[in-house]
Amino acid sequence: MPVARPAELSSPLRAVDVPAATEAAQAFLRALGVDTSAPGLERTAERMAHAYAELFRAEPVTLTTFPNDEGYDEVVLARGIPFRSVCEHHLLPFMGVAHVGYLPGARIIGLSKLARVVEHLSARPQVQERLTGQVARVIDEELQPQGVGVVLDAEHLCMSVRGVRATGATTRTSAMLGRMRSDARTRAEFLALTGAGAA
Ligand SMILES: Nc1nc2c(ncn2[C@@H]2O[C@H](COP(=O)(O)OP(=O)(O)OP(=O)(O)O)[C@@H](O)[C@H]2O)c(=O)[nH]1
Ligand SMILES: [Zn+2]
Repeated sequence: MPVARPAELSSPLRAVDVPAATEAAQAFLRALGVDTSAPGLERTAERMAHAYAELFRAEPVTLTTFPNDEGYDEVVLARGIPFRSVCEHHLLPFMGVAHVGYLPGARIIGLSKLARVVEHLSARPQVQERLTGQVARVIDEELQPQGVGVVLDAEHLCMSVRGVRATGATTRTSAMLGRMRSDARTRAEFLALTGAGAA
């Protein structure tokens, strides 16, 4: 039976207007003192518009699930999923890896879908904490497993190339739902499998 799609899988962004974004980027660059007619920069504003449009382009995702016929009752973990998103404060990228796991109930999910959820929810202005929670909630709603665990480890360019310039510093966030949250053994097993260490 089809399950209602979680609201979070609908992108909050409106359609991209590339000409308007290009014009705005042109004005933005000029205001920053950049000569946009200099050789090599004539098309920079347009490239900026396309680059951000690409960062915000969310591919539709359908979370295919299958009956758990084997009765598999251990943690399933997709580890080291590379992702990139954009911080909503500075519109600079943050990127790293996601570890997404669940403890199956009646159904299992196509493994690629765990990475697709991360990719989909990354394609909007984000903060890492919200992205982490959204990934966990979408999988929980769609699959209704016994538990979900998500760990994100990311470098924020707004923190490494500007501002405090803490180059190499990474931020780790986690979201645990169901038995991954309430059952210490399951939680510890999940964290051990991710390599994120004990809780
Ligand atoms: N919690 C959280 N903070 C973030 C994330 N991405 C960026 N930030 C932070 O958002 C904060 C915005 O702080 P502000 O003081 O308004 O901005 P700012 O003057 O540019 O701050 P600095 O980066 O310290 O120079 C900064 O501390 C960023 O490091 C995120 O995903 N989660
Ligand atoms: Zn930022």
